[in-house]
Amino acid sequence: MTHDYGMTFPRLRDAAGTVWRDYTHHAFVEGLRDGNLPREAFLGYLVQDYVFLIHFARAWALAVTKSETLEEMRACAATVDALVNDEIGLHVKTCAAAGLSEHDLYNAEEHPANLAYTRYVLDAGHSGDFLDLLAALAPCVMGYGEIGARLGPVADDHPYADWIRTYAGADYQQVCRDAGALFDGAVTRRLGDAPMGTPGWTRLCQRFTTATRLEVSFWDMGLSFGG
Ligand SMILES: Cc1ncc(C[n+]2csc(CCO)c2C)c(N)n1
Repeated sequence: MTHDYGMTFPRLRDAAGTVWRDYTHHAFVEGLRDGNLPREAFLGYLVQDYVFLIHFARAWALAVTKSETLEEMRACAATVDALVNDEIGLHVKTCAAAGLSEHDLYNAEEHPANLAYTRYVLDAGHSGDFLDLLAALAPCVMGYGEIGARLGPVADDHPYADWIRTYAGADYQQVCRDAGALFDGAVTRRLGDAPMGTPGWTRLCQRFTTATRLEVSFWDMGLSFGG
């Protein structure tokens, strides 16, 4: 499947092997698709995901400081803005309808799977460079893009219509194409026109694959809230 998310992403996805499908076709995702995902699983996931987005915003802010060009800075700063001012709104709205305040969300105790994933990404950035960080961020951005494109469009009465439409929509698909272009440009700048086979490339593949495994664990965590 290709959605024009650039050249780098499909190469890393193919290098990740079966774990990519484990992530994008996880039982939690299939439950979202057919509407049979228990509501408690979805809400438990959303509460954790609220905290996840806060740490992801921190990781994109770290990418601002690791940027080497103004163009990279602008793209990463725009993502921080979108995360803290827009994306998180879906979580707040859906949880408010279930009686959870934003205070509850902000103070939710992080599940170990959540903690492992976000701190792994932050450490990829702290211990590495801009590319290490982007490789750890990419499965999140592109994976939800692929999932959204596969699950949408949906009928108004679908129980998870809001969630699916967020990621299936034209705006989010454009975010993925922009992220793909950012990633391609960053790779060319640092690893050249033939990045595959360079030592830096092997490291990117490892970062990407590990972050993808952590996405699988995040869905597992979501199902565990289903009772
Ligand atoms: C576990 C988990 N993985 C991915 C996303 C999707 N997502 C997280 S941040 C962001 C914007 C750019 O980084 C997007 C699309 C999520 N919400 N939760």
